[in-house]
Amino acid sequence: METSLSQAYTDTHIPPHQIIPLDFESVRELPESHIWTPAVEDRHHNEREELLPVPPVIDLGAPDVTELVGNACRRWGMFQVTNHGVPLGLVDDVEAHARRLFELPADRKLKALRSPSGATGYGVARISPFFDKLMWHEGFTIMGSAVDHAKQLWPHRYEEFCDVMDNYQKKMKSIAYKILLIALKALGVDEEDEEKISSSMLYESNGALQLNSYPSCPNPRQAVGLAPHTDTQLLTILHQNNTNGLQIFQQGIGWIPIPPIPGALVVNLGDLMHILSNACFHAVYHRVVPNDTSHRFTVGYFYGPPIEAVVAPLAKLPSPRFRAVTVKEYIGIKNKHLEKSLSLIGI
Ligand SMILES: C=C1C[C@]23C[C@H]1CC[C@H]2[C@@]12CCC[C@@](C)(C(=O)O1)[C@H]2[C@@H]3C(=O)O
Ligand SMILES: O=C(O)CCC(=O)C(=O)O
Ligand SMILES: [Fe+2]
Repeated sequence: METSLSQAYTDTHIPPHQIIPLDFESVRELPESHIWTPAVEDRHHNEREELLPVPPVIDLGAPDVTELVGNACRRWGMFQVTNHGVPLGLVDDVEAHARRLFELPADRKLKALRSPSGATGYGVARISPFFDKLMWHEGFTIMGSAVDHAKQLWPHRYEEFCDVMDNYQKKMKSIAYKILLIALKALGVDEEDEEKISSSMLYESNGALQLNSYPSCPNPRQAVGLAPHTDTQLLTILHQNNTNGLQIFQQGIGWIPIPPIPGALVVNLGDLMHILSNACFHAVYHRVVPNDTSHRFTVGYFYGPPIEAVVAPLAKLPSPRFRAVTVKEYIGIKNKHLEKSLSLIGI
């Protein structure tokens, strides 16, 4: 299980110089490589921000949780959850270890650089090659155990990091599964259907953990933290430290900030959920904008079926809009075509 998701990425080869993030500590101004022009409009909030509609915050223990989750998935493709059962101490530990990693000097972090055909380790975001300019961001990707890269960073003290990441992934996997079952129920999947789907893909899962760092930025209006994208897997569970930056795009409204709420986790739907739900639910288009005062850290858990599993619109939903794909095949399409991927498998 550990390596299987990373195997879906071995076909793309990215030269090492395109994987190395900027040494943010060493710069006082935006380098040309990081200036996005024209500066993206409407990125910092307009005065009408209080009037903007926002995705709901859902108490996972609420009696009408299925309806609440279903509505949020149809309307937004995103919501925040409270009462999720993940101990806050564990979330704090993960954040502290992410901070400790990114605060290492650049030459130490490069010891754990992602390899050209690899998926895990330190580096720029996977989607970077699709954009001319670089992002104000550095990431660290874990699939299964983090031990190999952690040893490169801390040859003598890697165990605590690995234990915390393992525990967090276990917790994330179980709440992601719970949320998936609620979402399926909201789609009208009953227990019998569930057995059919689950035998093929849903009880077995695959996950990845992504630590993200967005240092404070000398000229945030001309920089991009993480370029707009949808996530690929079924769903993502995101912890954000107390620093703003995440925004989602809504047709007819524009970019809407998703403020961090202490103790809450952000859930967003990815492309595979869009396919499975036959576009009843939406993969949410989102981005991160930097700021000039504080350092944003986030931890994302990406949850999906094993890479050999076939994903197709649920049989009970009328007129399928997508052809069936294996997870591996879809990741391959996305690695080549990014945003066009969903339309490429449309029927
Ligand atoms: C399991 C995943 C999900 C990945 C790829 C792989 C590990 C890292 C994830 C991210 C994290 C940052 C945004 C994104 C778009 C990226 O560039 O890397 C994500 C991507 C995806 O959702 O496709
Ligand atoms: O850091 C964030 O707020 C968003 C991260 C994200 O979109 C991702 O890791 O896919
Ligand atoms: Fe994302």
